[in-house]
Amino acid sequence: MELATLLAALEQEPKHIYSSDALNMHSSITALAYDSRKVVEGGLFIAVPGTHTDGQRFLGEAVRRGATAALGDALQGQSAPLPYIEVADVRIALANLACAFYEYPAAHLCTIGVTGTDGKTTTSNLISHLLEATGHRTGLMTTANFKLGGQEWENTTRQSTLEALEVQQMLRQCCDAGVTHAVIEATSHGLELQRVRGCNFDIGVVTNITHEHLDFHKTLAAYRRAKARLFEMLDPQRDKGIGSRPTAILNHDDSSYEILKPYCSVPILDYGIDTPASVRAVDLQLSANSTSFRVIFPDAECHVETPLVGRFNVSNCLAAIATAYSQGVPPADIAQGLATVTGVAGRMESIDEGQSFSVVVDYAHTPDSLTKVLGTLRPVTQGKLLIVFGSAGERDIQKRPIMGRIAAEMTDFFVITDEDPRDEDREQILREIASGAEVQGKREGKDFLCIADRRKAIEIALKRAKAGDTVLLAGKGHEQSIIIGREKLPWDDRRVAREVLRESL
Ligand SMILES: CC(=O)N[C@H]1[C@@H](OP(=O)(O)OP(=O)(O)OC[C@H]2O[C@@H](n3ccc(=O)[nH]c3=O)[C@H](O)[C@@H]2O)O[C@H](CO)[C@@H](O)[C@@H]1O[C@H](C)C(=O)N[C@@H](C)C(=O)N[C@H](CCC(=O)O)C(=O)O
Ligand SMILES: Nc1ncnc2c1ncn2[C@@H]1O[C@H](COP(=O)(O)OP(=O)(O)OP(=O)(O)O)[C@@H](O)[C@H]1O
Repeated sequence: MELATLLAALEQEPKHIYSSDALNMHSSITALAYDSRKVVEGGLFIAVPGTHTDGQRFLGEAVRRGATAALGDALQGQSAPLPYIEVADVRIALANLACAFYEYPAAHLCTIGVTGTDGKTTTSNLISHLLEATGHRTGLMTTANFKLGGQEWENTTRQSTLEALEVQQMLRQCCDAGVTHAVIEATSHGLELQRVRGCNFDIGVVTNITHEHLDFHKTLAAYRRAKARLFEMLDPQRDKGIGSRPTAILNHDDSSYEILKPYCSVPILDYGIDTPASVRAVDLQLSANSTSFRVIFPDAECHVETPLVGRFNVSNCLAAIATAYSQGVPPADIAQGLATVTGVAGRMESIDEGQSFSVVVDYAHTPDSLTKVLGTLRPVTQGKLLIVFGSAGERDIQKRPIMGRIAAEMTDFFVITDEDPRDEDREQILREIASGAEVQGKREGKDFLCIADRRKAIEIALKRAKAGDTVLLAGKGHEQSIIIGREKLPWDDRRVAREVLRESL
């Protein structure tokens, strides 16, 4: 694509162009890259500041790899070794360039953004499944997986909402594959850092807003504000000519309802279990292996049976049901679709090697999700409830003692362990979690253990379990790696649990 065409899409006048004499506006840009290691001959390098370093430090590498030009914020006291386009906001620029480079794919798709503290991945998968089951072709981008026209693969990036470049590239692939609906997990980071700019969302969905990522957003108000961006992006006048109906799907049971309502200028379709809502679940039957409930719509009813377990999954189902209903999918088809749903990898996943107790791997890593998962497991556990968990390094430190308190209040025994300590002191993280348990009167050595090595922690918990007990391995879910220092080591809670069970049986 011609450089001049790309720059016209910036929506901001370049503040300055260094070495402009060497820049040919008619040159054809072969690719965009925000990582110098991925620059190709004839490409445009977008230098983004990060938490560990700044893309501007890699202008030299961009030159060596044959970049035509670079673009970024004001240069930090260095000269530009290649033509450099200075802009006021590099993240907006990255998103706008990506939209233009991939020829505005969101204009041709019904785009659905899913946000919330917990349940985004599950709900996104449920929406995709429901739409597929009712004859639509979907694309999907979540923390756990990607889907494109019937093909599915794992998300191994350890990032939930990818950068705008990958998001727009995937949307282009969706268009080319004949996809009609694209479901995008939109995290608060993703919304704040412009990763989903240009997605032209038709539908915004929220699961809930509780306590998470205060490291990044600093206050709960700022975190909520970031989530609200998704709903501000919905436009009642948006008509892509594909029959999509702009709608905000809000959770009437959650405090986010009142927070987000003022930001919605499109029709709201709310869902709920505890409170009167347009799409409401009643007569819940929760068991250890399945869930059934009745859904009351404004003009119909249907009965739902699903293999998903836990009350929180009824809420996730309702978000997906309301989304499908808002786009005209009949309730009877919705009920049929949910009957065939399979759970998301690493969410309430049972590990069965023939042992006499239950082992469940789950991705709960926030206070709210931990509370809900333990609340789901307690009534189906005859014996003791044990948990192995931690809290990630370089992420929301305030939640650590809260997680410790929840384990103290809701389990019979727990082992605090590593969950991606990153560059932090791993023992210090464990101590911060433990402090919340100690306030509840729990004592290390008697009521709980602190064992940084996650494999050892799992071994100890599984060896301690007796018939009828449940051991929850929380926080890593589907993840295939554990980050210690700057190193990403291979890891899988499910594999480790199976290995330990096989060794000890
Ligand atoms: C904390 C954070 O937001 N990190 C993001 C950030 O990484 P970083 O700050 O470490 O980047 P950096 O290493 O300082 O590098 C800065 C820039 O220089 C570039 N670089 C770096 C090295 C090099 O040799 N050449 C080069 O060009 C990098 O590509 C980057 O663009 O910039 C990277 C590239 O844009 C992102 O991939 C990365 O997301 C990481 C993977 C991440 O974990 N982010 C988390 C916090 C996140 O976004 N989480 C949300 C929420 C999840 C949830 O709700 O649970 C998510 O959507 O995933
Ligand atoms: N609606 C919900 N409310 C509270 N907890 C939930 C809900 N749905 C799922 N959970 C719990 O949260 C964990 C993560 O679920 P899921 O991956 O769907 O959420 P997520 O919002 O995508 O998480 P992340 O932001 O880390 O990607 C699950 O393993 C489960 O323990």
